[in-house]
Amino acid sequence: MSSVRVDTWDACVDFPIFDAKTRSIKKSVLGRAGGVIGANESNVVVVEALKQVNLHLEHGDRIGLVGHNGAGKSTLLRLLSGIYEPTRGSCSIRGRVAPVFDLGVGMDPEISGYENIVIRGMFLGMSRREMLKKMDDIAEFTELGDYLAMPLRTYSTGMRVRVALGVVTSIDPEILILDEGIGAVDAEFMKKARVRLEELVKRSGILVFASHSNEFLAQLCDRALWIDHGTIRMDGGIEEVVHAYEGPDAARHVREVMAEVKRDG
Ligand SMILES: Nc1ncnc2c1ncn2[C@@H]1O[C@H](COP(=O)(O)OP(=O)(O)OP(=O)(O)O)[C@@H](O)[C@H]1O
Repeated sequence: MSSVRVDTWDACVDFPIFDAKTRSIKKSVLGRAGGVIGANESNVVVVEALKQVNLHLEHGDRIGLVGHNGAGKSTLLRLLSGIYEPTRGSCSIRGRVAPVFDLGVGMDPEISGYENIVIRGMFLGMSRREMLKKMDDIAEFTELGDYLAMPLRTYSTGMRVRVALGVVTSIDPEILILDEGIGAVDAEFMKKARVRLEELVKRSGILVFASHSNEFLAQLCDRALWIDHGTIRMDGGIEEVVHAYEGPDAARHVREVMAEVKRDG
């Protein structure tokens, strides 16, 4: 387990935009939202989503990402998952990664909940046999009963999220990469899911989590990165980073949530 690591060295991710209206983009633009728009050496318009990111994560790191819309958080998660290769610089990932971006990915509406549980688990790197072993536990967690034998297309959105959360929280990743989008279930179920999510985070070696919810960040992470126009603007404790990014009220809220988490053990 101790060899689990993620490193990036001066990693950049550019998205070339071949159909952009070049004439209306005169020079590099730094807007309030989104990454820097520039041009590459072939004069093609590019969005510089990440610029020279140096990040070194090891076993036990629980990192939350904060930052404005289009700052580069999702792009960084995809880089750390090995989904994107850096355009320049390098990235090395040692350990089994479970990227959890869109809870619906890997689900088939025409097959049953049971079958979807197996498929979704395999999508996250588990074997069929491992998933069958976990089936009773996942089925009980979802509280969907006989619905699990019905095709997924007969489920409501919240029922689908229950299936997806059941699978995600039953796997054993070494590196867990979470994007938000896990908030679509009713409050009662979310309470239950949160406990399993916390257990999952404890079992995994490294967690990287992007969220606009400071409450969630404070519950799951102990360090934060402020991503700003594709760069790491600040790296520190959650309270300190949220204070710099959002101000004293948000930081106080983080402190309260962290105290609560500590109290509840
Ligand atoms: N597939 C893509 N093609 C072109 N540009 C992209 C692509 N994905 C992201 N971008 C651009 O990269 C920049 C960073 O986007 P990213 O999705 O990483 O931001 P984010 O911090 O996750 O934002 P949000 O909080 O709004 O989800 C943005 O300017 C976005 O327009």
